[in-house]
Amino acid sequence: MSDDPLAELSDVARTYGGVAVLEEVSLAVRPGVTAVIGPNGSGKSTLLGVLAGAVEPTDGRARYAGPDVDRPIGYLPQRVPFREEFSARETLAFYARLAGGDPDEALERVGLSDAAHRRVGALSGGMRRLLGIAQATVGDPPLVVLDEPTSGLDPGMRRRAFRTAADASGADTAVVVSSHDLDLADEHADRVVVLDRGHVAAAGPRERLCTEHGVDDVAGLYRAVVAGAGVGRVSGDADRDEPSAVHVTGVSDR
Ligand SMILES: Nc1ncnc2c1ncn2[C@@H]1O[C@H](COP(=O)(O)OP(=O)(O)OP(=O)(O)O)[C@@H](O)[C@H]1O
Repeated sequence: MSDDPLAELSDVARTYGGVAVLEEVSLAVRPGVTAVIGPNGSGKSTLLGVLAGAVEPTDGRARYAGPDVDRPIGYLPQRVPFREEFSARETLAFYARLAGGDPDEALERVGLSDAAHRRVGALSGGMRRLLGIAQATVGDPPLVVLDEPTSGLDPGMRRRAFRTAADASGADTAVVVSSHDLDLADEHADRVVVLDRGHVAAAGPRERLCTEHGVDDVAGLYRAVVAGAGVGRVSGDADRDEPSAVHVTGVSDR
């Protein structure tokens, strides 16, 4: 596996309406699977959008550093504006015309061959998410950016979606995936980025980070580095809620 970065963020900042959502984010994305984790509102989608070129940083710079190909980056945003009346195959054929690659192979990769002729509007939420992964990976772009490919899925489907996402990485290709599934990140990620309130709280190879923080797994790492996440329920204080992991850093004008 090459260790050359496929993308780099240098001192990236992003604000919305003057509110900082990302601050001083510097990262190198290397081949393999990178999981981006963090509480709701910590900036994961914004970070992935910057990496994919869909969100313009207000400061700093994002640079694709991989091979010179027609479609360097595949991107699964949180909501994909698929056309409901297209079949799954027609949808992928459309993307394959833009990005190269074979729609049937892409359907097979995510296990949707049997649903090739179903309308997108008739797919389940899980199948739609798998179609989204197929859309992002068709043509084998060197860098694949997947924003919560497992959100809204049942446990079996989550596992399948994460594994399919991870399988898109290779010796010279990178998959960056944001997720709240810490156990799946633990199983599949070579590297982990923990975001907390728009800052990188930890980043690097998963095993090294766990060793450095004296924890067994990614969930332990999350508790160790995210402010407030490590404070557990006080014994005997059964009515006390776990501390909130939601940080509202700005009022959305979406
Ligand atoms: N287009 C936008 N306009 C205004 N505010 C935005 C916009 N996009 C994101 N934000 C704000 O930026 C903050 C970070 O959002 P982001 O979606 O990047 O976080 P996240 O970690 O992906 O959250 P979640 O886990 O809930 O998906 C939030 O407070 C959000 O309201």
